[in-house]
Amino acid sequence: MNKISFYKYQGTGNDFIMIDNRNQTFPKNNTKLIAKLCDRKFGIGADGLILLELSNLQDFTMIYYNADGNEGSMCGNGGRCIVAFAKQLKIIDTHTTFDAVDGLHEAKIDKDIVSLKMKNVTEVQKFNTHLFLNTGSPHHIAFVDNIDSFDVYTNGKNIRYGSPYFEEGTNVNFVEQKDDNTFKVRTYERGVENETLSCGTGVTAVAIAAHKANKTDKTNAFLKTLGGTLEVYFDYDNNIYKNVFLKGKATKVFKGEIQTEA
Ligand SMILES: N[C@@H](CCC[C@H](N)C(=O)O)C(=O)O
Repeated sequence: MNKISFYKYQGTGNDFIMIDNRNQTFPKNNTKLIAKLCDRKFGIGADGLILLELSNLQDFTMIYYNADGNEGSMCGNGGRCIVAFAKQLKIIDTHTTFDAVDGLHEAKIDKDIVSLKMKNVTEVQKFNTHLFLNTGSPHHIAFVDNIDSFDVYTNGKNIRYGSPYFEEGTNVNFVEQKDDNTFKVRTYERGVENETLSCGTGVTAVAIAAHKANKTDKTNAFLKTLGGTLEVYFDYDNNIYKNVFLKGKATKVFKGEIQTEA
């Protein structure tokens, strides 16, 4: 039996198993094990699993797996949680730079509030029914009425697997504007294959899409998810969204030990 220590973190209800893998002992290619650990009935239960590893040039490297056990694209809430985890491990103090699948990220942490710099967005595609952009992960965004009663699972799943995304898929966000720069957001997440309580790259995409679609001319927005409120702010310069920050709470939930049969 092998024992692996883990921590559980959550950011606005998007929850993650967090493992310090600086010694490279975690079986990273064991997709079935990762999916089982994330399973809410047979495992610990989480929307994803995150490894903190060493980096040559930065404070650490973030490796993110979706709940289905496959390595995912960037996770904004997971990025905020790993900053809180790195602080808990005393790898960082109040500021950090780290590597992730979509490149270098900067972040600052003040108590349990983490502000995470996201990648620049140079392209936002506008269609009649929706917008599409990549904030480290791909996001389809549709503005809807009556979001509280909207069937996110069925509609999200159809869009995620439908044209033009098919197997590669996309995350799907449904949005209702509440006031000038406040939006209620519900997200169907690729790799979890269900609605989650919050998606960090998703709300980042919503804030940018709302600006691009002229729903607001503010360069900050408050995004109300089922798990709490996040803020996104950015600079808009020459059609480029830069200095994009995702800000909100990241919280440790508990510590535990996994026993594997390897
Ligand atoms: N929950 C995440 C999004 C994670 C990425 C995604 N599920 C994918 O691989 O497409 C977030 O907070 O950004």
